[in-house]
Amino acid sequence: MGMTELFDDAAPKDVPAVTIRRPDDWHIHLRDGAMLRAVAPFTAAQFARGIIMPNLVPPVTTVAAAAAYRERILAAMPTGAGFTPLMTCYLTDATDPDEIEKGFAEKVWVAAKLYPAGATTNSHGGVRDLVALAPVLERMERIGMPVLIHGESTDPSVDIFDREAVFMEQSLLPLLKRHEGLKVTIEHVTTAETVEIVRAHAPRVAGTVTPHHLVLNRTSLFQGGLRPHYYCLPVAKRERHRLALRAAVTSGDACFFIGTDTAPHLRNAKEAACGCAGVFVGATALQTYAQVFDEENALDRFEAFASLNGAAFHGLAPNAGTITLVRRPGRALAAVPVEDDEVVVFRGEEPLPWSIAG
Ligand SMILES: NC(=O)N[C@@H](CC(=O)O)C(=O)O
Ligand SMILES: [Zn+2]
Ligand SMILES: [Zn+2]
Repeated sequence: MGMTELFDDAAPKDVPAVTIRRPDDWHIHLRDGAMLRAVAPFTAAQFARGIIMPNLVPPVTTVAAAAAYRERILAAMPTGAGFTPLMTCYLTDATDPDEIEKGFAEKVWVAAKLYPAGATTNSHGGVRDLVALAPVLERMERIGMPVLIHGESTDPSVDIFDREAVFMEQSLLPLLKRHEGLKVTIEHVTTAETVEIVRAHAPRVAGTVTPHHLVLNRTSLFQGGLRPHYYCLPVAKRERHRLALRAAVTSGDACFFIGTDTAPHLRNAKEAACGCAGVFVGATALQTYAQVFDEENALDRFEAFASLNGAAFHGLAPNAGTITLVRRPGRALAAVPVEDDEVVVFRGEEPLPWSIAG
């Protein structure tokens, strides 16, 4: 896999290791252009398939745009990467149900992404009126196409740490009631209450959990000073929520699976007076997840979360081939150069207890 430098190649043979089917990442931002070319190899080194987010500028709203973006992604992958990008459509107030169905039937996209307008990075073109989206969601329900939701309230008067909870109560639960057969992924779950909502509506509802939300809480954002590289949306919550997320992913429950939300931004845009939201976890995701499962004594459940549950939810077979992670200290890299700037790697400066073997 080559992306992690091992400190000690002569580690004893009995070093703890876990071998799993090649995993999938159900939530990836690969961006475009120079950024795409810079970050794509990291995702391909960790994952066999992945759902590609459509929040480009302009967003991916048509079958033609998604097909063209898929080609640019494949062209940016290293030779022999064997990575399959699974595309998505960005929903807006103007989305045509026929276009949705066409892209799904032609196997250009596998799901649609619902950003409440203004909730996060490049979401201003998203959906303003969830009730008015009914014809689109009804069509998706009929054809078995999942909707992937960034679940945060966009009401500026709602406290930022409550935006997920408010969205779930005011928007998500009524939506689930209006569309009783619709498949829904609640992406980047950050609260204990959302974990329970996912469970209560499984198996047609699933939840993804990022590596960073398993190791950071809201205090981490201010540890010794302001940490712009830990800032993402939804923002990390209190410690009790982090512990609930760790319990959820290691429970073995089929409704939870990987969605790293790897979201690269240039250092200049992160370390700014108004720094943008998103953490680049593409190079250290599996190492971080493996560490969490090890710390929770749940390595036997790692494969379900990483490689089986998401595929089953999306009606796909698990990948062929395996990947092995070892409890051997390693280090990723501090940053990835992109033109005259760089992207800071999550945990890139730290020694990581787990490494990808290879
Ligand atoms: N997670 C983030 O903080 N940012 C993501 C968008 C998103 O997934 O909300 C991005 O595109 O940068
Ligand atoms: Zn999001
Ligand atoms: Zn995202």
